[in-house]
Amino acid sequence: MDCHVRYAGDDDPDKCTARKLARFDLVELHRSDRATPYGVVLNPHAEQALSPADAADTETLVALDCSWESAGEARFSLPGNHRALPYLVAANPVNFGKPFRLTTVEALAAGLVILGHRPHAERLLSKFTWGETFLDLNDEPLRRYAACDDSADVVAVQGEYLDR
Ligand SMILES: C[S@@+](CC[C@H](N)C(=O)[O-])C[C@H]1O[C@@H](n2cnc3c(N)ncnc32)[C@H](O)[C@@H]1O
Repeated sequence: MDCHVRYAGDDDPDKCTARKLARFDLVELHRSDRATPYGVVLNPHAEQALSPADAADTETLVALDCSWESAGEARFSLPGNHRALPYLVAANPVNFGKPFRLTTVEALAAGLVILGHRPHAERLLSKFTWGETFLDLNDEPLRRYAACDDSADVVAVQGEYLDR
């Protein structure tokens, strides 16, 4: 699966996980919506949850790297199939333990696992000291989401974690 990032460039460049991935040729950065390939766009505001069914439609996974302060709904103007990630918790030092607030690398890795590409997710996360922790913290939900048929199934599984 190809991983792409629409790079807004408004976040601290030293902490930016997308820039680090790009340095290792693990993602391609794009500086405009037009230049960003069409695919599944990871968007926390999307109505539909990502599920394994999305793997049938695309080989392209896209994240938007911008600061959380500017990550409002209007910012996600990229063309593509927009999907929200289900309940998962962050392992990055800035938002450790917070649900849904994932860095770009965590979001791409979660997307890859759900779409059936776990080894690819592990390659991305291996560049971060806390990368393995992300998979450990979310081991059970990630395995359950990856075994779902469709978005409705994913939402049902997510409900069990939200109710806890
Ligand atoms: C807001 S940026 C923050 C990036 C941060 N500056 C970094 O260095 O990684 C994180 C991006 O990851 C994706 N993302 C994060 N959490 C998500 C979620 N719960 N659902 C869908 N996508 C998510 C989105 O593309 C989002 O724009």
